[in-house]
Amino acid sequence: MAAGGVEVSRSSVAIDRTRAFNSRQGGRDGERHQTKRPIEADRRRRDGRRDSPKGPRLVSQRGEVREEYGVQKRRKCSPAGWEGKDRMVRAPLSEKIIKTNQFVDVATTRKISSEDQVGVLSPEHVPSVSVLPVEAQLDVQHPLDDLEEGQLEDDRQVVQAPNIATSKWATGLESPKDEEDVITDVVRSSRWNRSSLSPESGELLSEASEERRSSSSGSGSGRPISAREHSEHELGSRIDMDVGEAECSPPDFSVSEIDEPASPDVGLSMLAGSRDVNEYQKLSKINEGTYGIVYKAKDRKTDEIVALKMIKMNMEDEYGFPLTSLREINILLSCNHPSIVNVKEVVVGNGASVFMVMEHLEHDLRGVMDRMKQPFSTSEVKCLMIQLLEGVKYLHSNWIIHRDLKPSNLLLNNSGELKICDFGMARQYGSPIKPYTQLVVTQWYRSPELLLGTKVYSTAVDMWSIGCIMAELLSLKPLFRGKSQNDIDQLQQIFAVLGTPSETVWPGFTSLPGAKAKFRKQPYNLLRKKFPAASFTGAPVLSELGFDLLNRLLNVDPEKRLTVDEALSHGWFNEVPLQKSKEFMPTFASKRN
Ligand SMILES: Nc1ncnc2c1ncn2[C@@H]1O[C@H](COP(=O)(O)OP(=O)(O)OP(=O)(O)O)[C@@H](O)[C@H]1O
Repeated sequence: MAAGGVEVSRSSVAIDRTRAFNSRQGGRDGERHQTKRPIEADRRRRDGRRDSPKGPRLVSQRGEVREEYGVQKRRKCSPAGWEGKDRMVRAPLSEKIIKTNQFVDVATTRKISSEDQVGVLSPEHVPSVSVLPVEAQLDVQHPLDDLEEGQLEDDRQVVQAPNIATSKWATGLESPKDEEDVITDVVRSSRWNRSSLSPESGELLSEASEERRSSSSGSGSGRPISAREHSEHELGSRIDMDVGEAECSPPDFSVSEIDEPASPDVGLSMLAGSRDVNEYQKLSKINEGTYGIVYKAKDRKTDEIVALKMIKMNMEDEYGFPLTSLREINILLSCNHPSIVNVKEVVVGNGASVFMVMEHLEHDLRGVMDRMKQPFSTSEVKCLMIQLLEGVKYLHSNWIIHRDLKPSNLLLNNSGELKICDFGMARQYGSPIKPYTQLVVTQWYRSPELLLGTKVYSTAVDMWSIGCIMAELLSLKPLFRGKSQNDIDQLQQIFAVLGTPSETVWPGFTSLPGAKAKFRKQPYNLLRKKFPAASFTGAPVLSELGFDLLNRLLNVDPEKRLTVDEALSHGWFNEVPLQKSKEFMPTFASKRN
């Protein structure tokens, strides 16, 4: 959309949205379902596109829907300043918005009262930055205002968003080298005692570094896959993630017991003040991923059971400390939502090892689904989906794209609570403004636009993954199981079910780099066959509304794909059977100790 296409109405939507967010923060019952449409949705409406079916939100007899997600827990250090006062009203950037003068539209059309103050803030507003009075801020011109459409195509024309320029990390970045210098400064000067975290530390990772990390395990087509994922792909069947869990219960959580890396130069000053890992007693190894080894442990003082993720140091990296981990820690320490895993603190080991201390959940959805004989019931799927969507809503509202949503990154406890983990690929979007790496999202959950090599993408990539997860919750099987590291095969699998897109179905499709491949023509959407309304074949049964939600989440065109707000207000969640209350969710025997 041309820059001139956004105007007062968008501003008011942003402000309304702000109010809705603030109301939710206040925790009034049911308000999460009355959220104003996000900007993107508003744009769609004005474009005459069909909205998701809506209806009055019913409240479960068991009161689940009334849960106050807005109630804030103890506030942690928040570099994003999400609850900040006296700040500029801004709306999240979307793939479209980054080409426009969104900020100015919002900022200049209305002066805000304290009532209007934002719950959703741009990541550039870090607490450490002295904040201008609101009126002064409203006059600030966003550098993107002068950015023409198409400029983003050029990697060299990266425009630094104002946060970098105005933050305490500001050094007048001009080149990738400068960015790397800043990373060093950030790593060296930051502390993880929750006093001075900054999202920029993660953001400043140059694209080159990011790509390097993303492809570090040799995956040319996606996020580096872990040994487990690799096996899943290779063997064509999933391996229960708990299988590899090691029995180990030594009395001490001495880092020498674990495969601790030699001391890299990671600028350890950032850890000054952090507690020692020996405050925790190691109980068992839960899992090993690409970026860390996760242990179950016990707080020696409180007996609380926690999960410790040991950050794998990257010895090939100039800084030793993986910046994906820095990003993960920063984002997770900033997040505060019941559907996002809670990071309590960061502790250090004897050498240079660093551990993230998280709340412990007994399972992840991958492990659970691998052990289930029967799929989740409709009301159970609704319970899980709503929790997932609420968590993602929180992220997207706070400018964060997770970029790796999949069942193994969704933790589940025996109280029916679902929590999103693994923020190694997450990033706050909008800063710096430039095309993001395409090497994100594990292949089976990766959206068509990513698979086709789009350079600019947004929150819709998470929504696609959510569609894949919903299908999997209903059937226990991954919906699109492309061959390992084969984007074309993954796309073929998608198109075989949803139909091969055309320029009519997905405007812009043919200009994507990967669209030149010869895909088998499949003119129909066959998704309904996989999820019929009534089944004699054992296929998962899905009502008309349920199918509508799934089909819209899996829209190949990211512009038409449901936003998280649209998904949350979809009529399926109001239809009987209503979502099951968490306390009635099934429990699962733990394979972990
Ligand atoms: N807080 C937690 N409580 C219990 N188990 C956890 C917790 N966090 C992570 N896990 C387990 O450890 C696994 C790996 O964690 P995580 O995804 O954070 O590591 P990773 O190295 O980033 O993995 P990946 O290779 O998927 O990127 C998860 O799939 C989950 O099974």
